[in-house]
Amino acid sequence: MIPTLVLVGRPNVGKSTLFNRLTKTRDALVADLPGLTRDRHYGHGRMGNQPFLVVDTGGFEPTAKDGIVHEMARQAESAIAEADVLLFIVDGRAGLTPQDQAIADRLRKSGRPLHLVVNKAEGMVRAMVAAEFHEMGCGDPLVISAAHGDGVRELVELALEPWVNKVGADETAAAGDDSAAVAKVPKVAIAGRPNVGKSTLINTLLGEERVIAFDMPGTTRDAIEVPFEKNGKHYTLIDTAGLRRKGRVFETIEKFSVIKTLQAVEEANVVVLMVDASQDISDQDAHIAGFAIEAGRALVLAVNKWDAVDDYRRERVKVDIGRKLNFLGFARVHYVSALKGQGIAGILGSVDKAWAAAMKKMPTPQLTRVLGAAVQKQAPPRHGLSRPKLRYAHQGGSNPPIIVIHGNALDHVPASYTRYLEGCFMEAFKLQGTPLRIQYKSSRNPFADKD
Ligand SMILES: Nc1nc2c(ncn2[C@@H]2O[C@H](COP(=O)(O)OP(=O)(O)OP(=O)(O)O)[C@@H](O)[C@H]2O)c(=O)[nH]1
Ligand SMILES: Nc1nc2c(ncn2[C@@H]2O[C@H](COP(=O)(O)OP(=O)(O)OP(=O)(O)O)[C@@H](O)[C@H]2O)c(=O)[nH]1
Repeated sequence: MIPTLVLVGRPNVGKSTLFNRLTKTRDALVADLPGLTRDRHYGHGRMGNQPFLVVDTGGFEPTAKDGIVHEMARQAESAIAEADVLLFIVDGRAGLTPQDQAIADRLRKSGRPLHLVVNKAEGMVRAMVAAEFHEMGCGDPLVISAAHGDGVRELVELALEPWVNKVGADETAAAGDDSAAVAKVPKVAIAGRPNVGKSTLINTLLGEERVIAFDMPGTTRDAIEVPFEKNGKHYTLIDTAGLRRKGRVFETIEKFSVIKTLQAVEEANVVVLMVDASQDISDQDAHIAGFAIEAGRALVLAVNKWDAVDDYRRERVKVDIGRKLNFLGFARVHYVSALKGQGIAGILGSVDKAWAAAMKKMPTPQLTRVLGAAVQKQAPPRHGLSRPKLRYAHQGGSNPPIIVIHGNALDHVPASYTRYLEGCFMEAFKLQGTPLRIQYKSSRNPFADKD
């Protein structure tokens, strides 16, 4: 399961600055999609081949009793409880405050692995800064500057140490899997905000079907995988909230958890994003969708409770989706009723197609041909005196498909042109259902691109 780093600290210590730094590398992979707004509190990070989640709890006031601050504290509490690693940020310039001490006590009680991070320490003597904060009893302080990036890499390495050896093993397994990829059983996550009908869909999917094996969730910290079979095809359902079998039906044993949802999305090959037709599309729907795209997951959109809405509402929902989730243009949409079992076969059909698209093999000659045709139809715009030269393309990965384009002066290809190319590749290779990543690799020779 993907590790989650949770940033905690009083207001103004630099949590957002650190959050941005930790999530920046991953963001850079996603061509900026119109309409996609990022959640400022939940993000992806990556160190080498190890992905991780970062959660910024905002200003944490453990003593607040009511109001918005209390609500934030409540959310922070649940993030703390679910953290794999807590990063407790303090301000090296302000020095130790009583509020820091109160937070430290609270964090130690959680029993989660904890690292004390002293921020804003650029230009300061590390040993001296560390000495002051040692007395907090949170172990050796890590001295960093989030604004300048000093010590951030070491911080992440230390925080992720328990996962790093495991990564090596996972990676070999993943590389080995690749050849038999399409035969592999897809992992499917059903994601969506509270009350959209996820449990109902799971029950409709699993209820009467043969569940091949089902482990009772002993430790809820690990992803629970439920293998099932439908119409002779095998799938593995990644649970987002801790499923428990109660008689013939499944029920979720935990309330909605953003972190569990995001972990399941990361773990899955295909995400079924569920929204509620009786409600307008919300920021939270858009954030979950955006997160799935950043993770590169294949995606199917299920608009649920279609039975409960009239024609007027149906039209309105379609317009709303087109407007607020327009960056999901690559995904197939199904209007369904999880409760009545209507449209469910369609969802699985699209899961199959999205998975096949996500694992598509694209040979270099074909890719290069499609690239050539695309450039011939519309050349990339000039940048200053040079025009980017796109020479050939090869496939750099699957789920999501990564297309690596080689050439010269590729640093200045605009995002709009990248989206144009994405469209060309999508169409040529029939990649509907999966996002696509394009990466550019410029040749080093500065004279090669004169034209
Ligand atoms: N000198 C210095 N300033 C920093 C550093 N990191 C953050 N800051 C500054 O500290 C201030 C607060 O940073 P934020 O990242 O907004 O802090 P925060 O903890 O997210 O604050 P809240 O959103 O109020 O919880 C900003 O003015 C930052 O520019 C650093 O490494 N060095
Ligand atoms: N009319 C109608 N109601 C539905 C449908 N699917 C689910 N519901 C109802 O919506 C409510 C929420 O359904 P759940 O399946 O519990 O939703 P959930 O997304 O699992 O909710 P959380 O566990 O809170 O995340 C229940 O009252 C369901 O009966 C549907 O297709 N049509």
